Amino acid sequence: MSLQKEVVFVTGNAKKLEEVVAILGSQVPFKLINKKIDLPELQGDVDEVCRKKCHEAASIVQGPVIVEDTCLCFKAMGGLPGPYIKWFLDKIGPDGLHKMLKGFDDYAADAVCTFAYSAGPGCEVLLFQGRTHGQIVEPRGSRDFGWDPCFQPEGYEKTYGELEKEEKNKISHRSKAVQLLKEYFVNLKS
Ligand SMILES: O=c1[nH]c(=O)c2ncn([C@@H]3O[C@H](COP(=O)(O)OP(=O)(O)OP(=O)(O)O)[C@@H](O)[C@H]3O)c2[nH]1
Ligand SMILES: [Mg+2]
Repeated sequence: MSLQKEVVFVTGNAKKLEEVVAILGSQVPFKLINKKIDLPELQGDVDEVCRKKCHEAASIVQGPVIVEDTCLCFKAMGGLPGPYIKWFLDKIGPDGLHKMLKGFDDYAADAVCTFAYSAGPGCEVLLFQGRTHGQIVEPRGSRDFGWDPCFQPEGYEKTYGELEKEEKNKISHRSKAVQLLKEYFVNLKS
């Protein structure tokens, strides 16, 4: 694969894009272009949501695309809200997410990031997933990005919202998934 291969990252979320660009750094075997489109998300488990999002993106872009879907899965709720976290967050915010779990008294959660890549319309969709285990806590720290202030990764005393951006990007669900995506493209090249 040529170093100049262009892949379009279709996302309506500027914060995601910012993190992906920071994590990827300059040593990437493709050129990432962003298209800001809020794709329709059909219901299903995260793999299904991602595959459908990716098909939709490839048919709009008519070329190689990456999409990403982020889930926040509460153990006490059998993995929900999962891919529907955006709507919960919009309505009740990070404080509400913590309150939701009070009745269960189990605050364990997984942050899951799934990238889907397709070389173009009609092509196979490949998935790359990263997962970080943690706890849902009373919000602390920056409210810059989604549920960051109420997610405390395992082994840390700070929430994602309190960690420096570089620290979050070293251990996050997103960085693990980006790493797999990067490895795929590096291996394609060699
Ligand atoms: O605190 C956070 N730390 C993160 O690391 C993170 N990653 C995503 N999110 C939020 O979780 C929902 C996912 O929904 P989502 O994957 O459909 O994203 P989206 O609709 O905003 O963008 P996209 O689908 O156009 O790419 C949205 O509310 C995002 O803002 C995060 N919040
Ligand atoms: Mg979305």
